Amino acid sequence: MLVREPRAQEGLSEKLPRVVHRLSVIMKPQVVFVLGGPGAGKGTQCAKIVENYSYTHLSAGDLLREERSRTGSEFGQLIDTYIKEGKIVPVEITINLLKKAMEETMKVDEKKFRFLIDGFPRNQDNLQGWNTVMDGKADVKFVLFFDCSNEVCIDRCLERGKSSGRTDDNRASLEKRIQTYLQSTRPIIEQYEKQGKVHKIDASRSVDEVFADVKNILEKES
Ligand SMILES: Nc1ncnc2c1ncn2[C@@H]1O[C@H](COP(=O)(O)OP(=O)(O)OP(=O)(O)O)[C@@H](O)[C@H]1O
Ligand SMILES: O=c1ccn([C@@H]2O[C@H](COP(=O)(O)O)[C@@H](O)[C@H]2O)c(=O)[nH]1
Repeated sequence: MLVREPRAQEGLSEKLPRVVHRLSVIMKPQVVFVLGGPGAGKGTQCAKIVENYSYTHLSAGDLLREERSRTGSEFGQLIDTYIKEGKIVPVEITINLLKKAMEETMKVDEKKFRFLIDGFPRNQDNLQGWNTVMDGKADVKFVLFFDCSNEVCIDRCLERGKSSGRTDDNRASLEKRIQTYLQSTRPIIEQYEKQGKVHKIDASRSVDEVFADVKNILEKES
């Protein structure tokens, strides 16, 4: 038989701090960063994760594209230029969009505290911005790294470019995006690797084969 006598006699003032503490632990955003080259399949795999697990997908690129087309945005022109040039937008802009999206998600449903943050952090500036703004406010659990060759990345984006309408799915932008990825994003992945936080997945295979690995990782991590 369970004996819970001391707690049964507790008043609200004794219970409350424990309840508040539990809630704040439960509700602290749990983050998985999703990284890899352009066209590696990050968005595709995130969509499949959302179908099967309780995660909210936030693509930093999608948030920037939305901000670019928002009427009255003071950053529209800047974002447009950076995206076409395959350059990384200053973190002050991106982190505010991410933070707002996370807060809004949790405001609508407090149980939605697991996030896949796709395509971020992409460079040292991004990482520093995240650490400054989100330190203590969110836990980065691990990184899903979708690894595939530059050629596969470029071919997939060019194919996607036939219908995506994206201004950066063309060969000129892609050459720059790949350079940015190799020079700025790979070092970030390496930093997380040193912390033992990276799950590297061979993303050159079929969507289902890649997802089978993703599922194994998520089952082990949960
Ligand atoms: N495993 C795969 N095999 C073949 N094609 C794939 C695979 N995964 C994704 N694709 C296709 O490749 C293109 C790029 O995929 P996706 O948009 O998921 O990549 P991404 O990593 O999110 O790209 P970006 O960083 O440029 O936004 C899409 O047209 C998608 O349908
Ligand atoms: O954190 C980020 C994410 C994206 N960008 C810019 O957007 C494009 C497209 O990003 P995708 O993830 O491929 O959708 C990227 O090349 C950058 O120019 C960014 O600056 N910061």
